[in-house]
Amino acid sequence: MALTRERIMSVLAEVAMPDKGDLASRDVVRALNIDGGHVSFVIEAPDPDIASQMEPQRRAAEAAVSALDGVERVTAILTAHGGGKPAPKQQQQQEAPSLRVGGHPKPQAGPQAIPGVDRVIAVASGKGGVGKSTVSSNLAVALAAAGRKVGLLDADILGPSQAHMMGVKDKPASADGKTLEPLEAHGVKVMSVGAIVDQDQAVVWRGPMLMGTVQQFAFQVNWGDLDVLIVDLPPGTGDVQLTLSQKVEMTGALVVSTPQDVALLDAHKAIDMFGKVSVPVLGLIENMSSYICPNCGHEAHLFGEGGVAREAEKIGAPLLAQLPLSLDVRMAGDKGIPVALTEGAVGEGYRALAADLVARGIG
Ligand SMILES: Nc1ncnc2c1ncn2[C@@H]1O[C@H](COP(=O)(O)OP(=O)(O)OP(=O)(O)O)[C@@H](O)[C@H]1O
Repeated sequence: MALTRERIMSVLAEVAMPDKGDLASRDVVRALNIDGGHVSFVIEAPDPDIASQMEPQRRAAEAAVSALDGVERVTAILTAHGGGKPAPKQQQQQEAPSLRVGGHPKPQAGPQAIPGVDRVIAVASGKGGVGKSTVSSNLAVALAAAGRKVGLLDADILGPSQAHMMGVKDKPASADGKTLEPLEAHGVKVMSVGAIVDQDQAVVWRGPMLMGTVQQFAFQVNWGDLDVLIVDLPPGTGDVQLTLSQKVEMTGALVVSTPQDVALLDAHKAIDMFGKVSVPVLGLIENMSSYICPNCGHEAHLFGEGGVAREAEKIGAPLLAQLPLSLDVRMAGDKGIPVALTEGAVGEGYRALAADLVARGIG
């Protein structure tokens, strides 16, 4: 019999909660993932007090699911919802985050500053795959290497890549049951759904859950004192972009585009959207500008030439960088060590971009 969510929930219905009901009927099972024979899920206790009594239930849940045909490994993590006393230490030394990641957004008046954070810079693109996440991670590490206090918020909830690109392996913890501690990599504080949900699992959430998560990542993460928080936006002009601009006081946006016409058309839409929500576009970044042959040194403009500069001129914003297409960029990203941390001309491009932003007072 195939291993399905229904079969797993049916055995979890046999595990009683300490107060009343069972794990299924009380709707406390979250983020249930089936990855071949590996099953993982989160048990979210209604409050830290109940969570402190639920280690036997967590173990019983693991045992019950392990007994199902086809299951090789089970990971059940206990978390608590709401305030009160802190929950007990989890397995892997992890405190229970009470955040219901993927929850509904809290009502909030207008855009608010994130306490302790001087500047919030969104990195956007109209089209997917143009290198917005690559630029975000490299810019973040280059700014940190230049001595700035930097955070990186991965607002690409459905396609999170920052945990991977920054080489973050741990899961975020919560010391007080109310706020999440950001993870730290290469001197940058990082928060990404990719660090919470298994990286090979699709996040299938509706709009309100995405917006709730973005708000939580902005206001319920202990960012501490930061000079700059870089926000890696999803591509396009959707709900997340709108929510962020309505809820978070943003310093401005950097728009990434390749020189290709279609990417530029989409970049134009992103620029237009920022105009409508009154977020200044601080500059454009051309990625995959040209390819320099590592053997003969010939420079080829694979995706066209000059388009991003023309767009920048049209909107009266600076063209901040022209970053080359380079195998090193992709390989460094895949290793979790952004290329900006390495010697050489490609890394230097990102370091120069960071220095320029600092000089302009936006980095
Ligand atoms: N300058 C570059 N040279 C070579 N490869 C690059 C460059 N920039 C990005 N890439 C690679 O292109 C792929 C897409 O990049 P990235 O994820 O940064 O794009 P994105 O715009 O954030 O995409 P998405 O919209 O899917 O979030 C990645 O594999 C990345 O390593």
